[in-house]
Amino acid sequence: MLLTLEGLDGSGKTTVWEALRADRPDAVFTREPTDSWYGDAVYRSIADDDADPLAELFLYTADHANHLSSTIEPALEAGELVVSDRYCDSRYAYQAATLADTRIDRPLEYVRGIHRPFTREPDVTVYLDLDAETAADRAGSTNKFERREYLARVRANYERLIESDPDRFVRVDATRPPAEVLARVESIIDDRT
Ligand SMILES: Nc1ncnc2c1ncn2[C@@H]1O[C@H](COP(=O)(O)OP(=O)(O)OP(=O)(O)O)[C@@H](O)[C@H]1O
Ligand SMILES: Cc1cn([C@H]2C[C@H](O)[C@@H](COP(=O)(O)O)O2)c(=O)[nH]c1=O
Repeated sequence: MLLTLEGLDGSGKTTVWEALRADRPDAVFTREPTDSWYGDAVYRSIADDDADPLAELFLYTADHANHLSSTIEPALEAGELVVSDRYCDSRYAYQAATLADTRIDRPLEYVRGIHRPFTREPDVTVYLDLDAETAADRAGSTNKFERREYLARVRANYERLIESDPDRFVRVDATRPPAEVLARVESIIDDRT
């Protein structure tokens, strides 16, 4: 089973992912951007305030393609529970926001369309729901994505994704204390495995 953790920067994904990893030694824990050289290229782009948004989309997508073939698909074929901190929905929500002011029409549909022929959809996606202001405060605004106005647009894109696929997404209130958020995610996994 493939479970993904999604949400704005600062919503608590990594906090949950690390706690789950400590509790479930048999599962496979992975993340995007990955720690491969493709992921290194993505992080170079994140650090560049002037990066071309279309080029950046394809860097993230290359990292995802390699993540699928090197980690996700082999683990799923071996019957493992796979937990990924960010996955394709991050691209749909974030890159649709960065592409909004370009010549690309309907960027969310465009980014989804690029993935459709090759990606493997998650079985369940936990969405850690947090307002953009709290998210930017928690994340510390250390990169170009962690700004309140941008995160508000990303959040609106996540809402569109949830609306289009309500059976896959499970919304968790990320304003609750960390132990409560973790307990909720644990119960979602227990219900589905
Ligand atoms: N439920 C929570 N309530 C309050 N603070 C939290 C909660 N969960 C995490 N935090 C704090 O918020 C900050 C960001 O958490 P974390 O790194 O887990 O978020 P993230 O979603 O992985 O962010 P990013 O996408 O930027 O990596 C950390 O300081 C963390 O301790
Ligand atoms: C996978 C992915 C990530 N991003 C953005 C979101 C964050 O601001 C950074 C790095 O992610 P992290 O979880 O904070 O380490 O990259 C993105 O815009 N698109 C994506 O597909």
